[in-house]
Amino acid sequence: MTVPRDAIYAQPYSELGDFAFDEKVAEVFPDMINRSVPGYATMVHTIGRLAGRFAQPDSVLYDLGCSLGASTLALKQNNKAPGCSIIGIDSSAAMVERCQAHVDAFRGDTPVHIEQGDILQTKYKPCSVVILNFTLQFIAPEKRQQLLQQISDAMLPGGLLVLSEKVREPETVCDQVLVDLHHDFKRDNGYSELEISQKRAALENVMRLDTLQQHQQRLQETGFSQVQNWYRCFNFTSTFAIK
Ligand SMILES: Nc1ncnc2c1ncn2[C@@H]1O[C@H](C[S@+](CC[C@H]([NH3+])C(=O)[O-])CC(=O)[O-])[C@@H](O)[C@H]1O
Ligand SMILES: O=C(O)C(=O)Cc1ccccc1
Repeated sequence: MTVPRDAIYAQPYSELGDFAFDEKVAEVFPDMINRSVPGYATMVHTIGRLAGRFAQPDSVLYDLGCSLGASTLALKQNNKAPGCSIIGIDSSAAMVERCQAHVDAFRGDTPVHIEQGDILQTKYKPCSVVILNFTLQFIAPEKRQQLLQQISDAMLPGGLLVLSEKVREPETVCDQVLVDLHHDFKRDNGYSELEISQKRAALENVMRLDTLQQHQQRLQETGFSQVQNWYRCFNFTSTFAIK
C-alpha cells in the first residue's frame, strides 16, 4: 500500500491556523510523522519490546493519544501476559475512525478497544503499561502533572510508563543547534523551507515543550520510583518510568 505524502504546508497560507489533528492530517499522518520525527520507528518498535517485558496478567495496557495506532499495534504484537486488554484513546475523530480498522488488520491475542475521548477526563482502570508517545506535549502545561498523577494512581506496582517527547534545552545555544539539526533532518526528508517554517508557526501555540529535566522531575513527583531516558536524537527523546 502506498502512503499518501504530506504536503499540508507546501503552499503558502494567507492565514495560518493552529495545527490540529483533523481529516487532512489523519490522511497523511504516517508519512508526516516518519519524515518529521527522527527515530520514530525505533521508538515504536522498542515500545513493543518494553510492553512485552512489563505487562502484567489481567491488567490494562493503555496507548494515550494513539493517533492511527502505531504504538497500540506494537502492544498487540508483543503482549504475552494473559487476561489483558489494550485500550487506545484519542480525542481526534479523524484518527479514531481509522485507528480501529488499522489495528484489527494485524494478528494478536490481546483484545484492542479504540475510544474517542480526552485523556484528561478518562477514569483509568488498573494498568501495567501506559504509553504517551508524543502526546503529553499537546496537553496544556498546567495539566501535565494532574494527568501523570491520574495515570500513576491507576498503575500497578512494577508498572511501566513510556513518555516520548520533543524537548527544549534550557541553554539557548545548544537548543538552537538541536532545532537546526532537526530542520536539516526534515530538509533531508524532502520538506521545503516553506513547509518547515509554516508547520513550525502552526505548532507554536499547541505544542509547548518542557525540558527533559522537567519531565523527569514530574515523573518522580507523581510516584514513579525509577526514571530512565533510553532514546535521544536531537530534541526528540523517550523515557521509561517504573511505578
Ligand atoms: N487531550 C487529549 N486526549 C486524547 N488525545 C489527545 C489529546 N490531546 C492530543 N491528543 C492526541 O494526541 C496525538 C498526538 S500524536 C501521537 C502519535 C502516536 N502516539 C503514535 O505513536 O503514533 C503526536 C504527534 O503527532 O507528534 C494526536 O492524535 C492527538 O489527537
Ligand atoms: O514536525 C515537527 O516539526 C515536529 O515537531 C513533530 C510533529 C510530528 C507530527 C505532528 C506534529 C509534530
